[in-house]
Amino acid sequence: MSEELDEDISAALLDELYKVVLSRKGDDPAQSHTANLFAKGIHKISQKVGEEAVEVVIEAVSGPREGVISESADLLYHLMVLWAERGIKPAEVWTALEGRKGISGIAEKASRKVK
Ligand SMILES: N=c1c2ncn([C@@H]3O[C@H](COP(=O)(O)OP(=O)(O)OP(=O)(O)O)[C@@H](O)[C@H]3O)c2ncn1[C@@H]1O[C@H](COP(=O)(O)O)[C@@H](O)[C@H]1O
Repeated sequence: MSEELDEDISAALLDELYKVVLSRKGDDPAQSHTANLFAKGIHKISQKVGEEAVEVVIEAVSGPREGVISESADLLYHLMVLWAERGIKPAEVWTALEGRKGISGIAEKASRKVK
C-alpha cells in the first residue's frame, strides 16, 4: 500500500468517525455509548480523554505494541467526542497542525479533504 493511499484512508476514517460521533448527539444514551457521554457532559468526556491518554502511556512503557494501538484508538475516539462537545471540527485541528513549523503538505491536504 502506498503512503499516499494510507494518508487518504486515515483522513477519511477520522472524518467518518467524527460524523458518526456528531450524529449521536441527542440520541438515546441507553442505545449509544457516544450519546451517553454527551448526556454526561464535558467533565465526564474530559475525564475519559485523560484516562485514555494515561492508558496509552502505560501501554507505551510496559505493554505490547498491540496495546498501544488499541488504547490509541480509544483515545482518538474520545478526543473526537470532546471536539464535538466543544463545537470543534477536525479541520480546525488539522489547520493548527498545518500552521506549525516543519509540517508541510500532508496536513494541508487532509484539511482540504475534511472541510
Ligand atoms: N470508536 C469507538 C469507541 N472506542 C471505544 N469505545 C467505547 O468506549 C468505552 C471505553 O471503555 P471504558 O471501560 O473506559 O468505558 P466505560 O466503562 O463506559 O467508562 P466509565 O463510565 O466506567 O468511565 C467502551 O465502552 C468502548 O466500547 C467506543 N465507542 C464507540 N466508538 C465509535 O463510535 C461509533 C458509535 O458508537 P455508539 O455511540 O456506541 O453507537 C461506533 O460505531 C464506533 O465507530
